[in-house]
Amino acid sequence: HELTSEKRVIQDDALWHLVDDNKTPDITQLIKQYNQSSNAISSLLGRSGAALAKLPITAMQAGNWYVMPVANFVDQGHAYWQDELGNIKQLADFSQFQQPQSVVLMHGQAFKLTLKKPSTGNLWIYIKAKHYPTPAHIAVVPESQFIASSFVVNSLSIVTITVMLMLAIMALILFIKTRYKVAAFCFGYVGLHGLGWAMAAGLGQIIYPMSPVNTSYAGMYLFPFAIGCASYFAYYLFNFNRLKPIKNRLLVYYANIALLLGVGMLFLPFTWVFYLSHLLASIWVWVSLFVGYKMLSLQDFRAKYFFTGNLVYSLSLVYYMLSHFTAFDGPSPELVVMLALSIDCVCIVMSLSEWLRLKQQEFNHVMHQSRFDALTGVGNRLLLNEKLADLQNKYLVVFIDCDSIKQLNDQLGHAQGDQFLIYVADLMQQQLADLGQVFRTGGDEFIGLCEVNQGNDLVSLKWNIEKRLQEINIQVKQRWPASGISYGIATSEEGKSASQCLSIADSRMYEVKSQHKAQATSEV
Ligand SMILES: Nc1nc2c(ncn2[C@@H]2O[C@H](COP(=O)(O)OP(=O)(O)OP(=O)(O)O)[C@@H](O)[C@H]2O)c(=O)[nH]1
Repeated sequence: HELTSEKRVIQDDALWHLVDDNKTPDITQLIKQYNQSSNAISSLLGRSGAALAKLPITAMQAGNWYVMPVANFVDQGHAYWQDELGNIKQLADFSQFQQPQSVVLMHGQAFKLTLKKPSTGNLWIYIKAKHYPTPAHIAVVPESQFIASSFVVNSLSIVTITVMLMLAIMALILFIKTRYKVAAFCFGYVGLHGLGWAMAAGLGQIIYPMSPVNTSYAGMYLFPFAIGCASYFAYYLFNFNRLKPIKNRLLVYYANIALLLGVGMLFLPFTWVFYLSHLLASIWVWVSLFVGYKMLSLQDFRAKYFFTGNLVYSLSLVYYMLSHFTAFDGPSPELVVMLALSIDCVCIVMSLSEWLRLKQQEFNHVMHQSRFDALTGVGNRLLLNEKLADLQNKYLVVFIDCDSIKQLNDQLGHAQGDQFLIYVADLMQQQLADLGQVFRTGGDEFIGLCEVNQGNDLVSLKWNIEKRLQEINIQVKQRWPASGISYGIATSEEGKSASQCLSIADSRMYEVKSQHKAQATSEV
């Protein structure tokens, strides 16, 4: 392999010799043993264990290159240089438990190859892993290219992981504040994916190089729990928990299977873990797209985010699988999936915010329904009680009862009686708008509540209100001459409490009503 100023990728076909990995290897011995051997296996893909590769290298000029054994998971990695004379010296130890030689995320463990003069020799690479999920190829990159590409890969990895973890923290805060399960599962969905990818990308090794276990495997173990949370999240997002039919529990069954498998996987060999996690993910892709599509067709407003996010993620998985089966040689498949996943996480948190918006709307609706009268739109007794409890200044209350509505109902019909009540309520709201508020407390009973403010005192307020009530009475009588309103006013200075004021106003209203009745009888 001639090293030039171009990147060189040495495919894993017929590159690796599987070697005995039971004991700590003496690699110099291994190198001597395999120096003449030509029985390399076709590929490391899907295997596990230790393997040795011999790369005959020629460099026409001196230079610095970075060698990247791309194998996704590496427990042990050693590189040796054998010069033309057959002398062997160790070049690098890029094992998982070593301080990384260079910070490259996304399984990009790399070491530097410095050739001080034009050289020919053999580069020997020994790797050991629990599973090789990709064709374990070796890339040799000139230093300048390596620096540029590791800057891009590291930056994108850090940004996407940060986005996912920040979104997870947002969801956690929402859960702490609201106690809604959907927010808790959103936290699990986004957070476990973010954490899993951070580990898979090698961040665990960089942050905690002394870890007794290889943290890059951790992502695969976290994955089933992330899928379990995702499935529960969809279940609560679309409020399937409120619907009865059994099929709506499918998401719960899937979530529980994923969570159980997650626990079971802790006791399985890593190859199993790898395949089971990918199986769960493949099924989840279809489940999520199906649920998203179904909800979209039902015009559920949350579905557009859920569906879009999962579609982007699914497409990235197709890209990932195509590049893994080497049918299509796309660059950085893991990075593409991680970028897509961070977009998915943004969409997921947006669908959560839509869910919370709906909850807020429902809450506002219930609040309104419980405090406002459906017929007239004015406040009801519950709202009146709340306002009475909140009073700070002097105030007055007006007790209003409509006259002869029974008769109006009997003669003109109930609908006309309703119109009458609506008309009276509207008039009172208009007339008292700048002074206070009106409440419907019974069939044809209303209460007005006016608080003294900087612009008026109790006397002027009472005078003002009386004038306006008379005006209301005149206007009502213009449309329904046999009806009208009777009212009584009481101020906070007349009673010790609001209820005492109300009963004073009530009895004053009855006096007025009696007069109205007497007047009506004499007119007859
Ligand atoms: N159309 C209509 N009538 C109602 C409504 N709520 C209560 N009423 C009627 O209002 C009347 C209230 O009773 P009263 O206060 O004794 O009736 P009234 O004819 O106004 O008698 P006075 O108050 O003594 O003048 C009842 O006949 C109820 O049917 C309503 O929402 N719509």
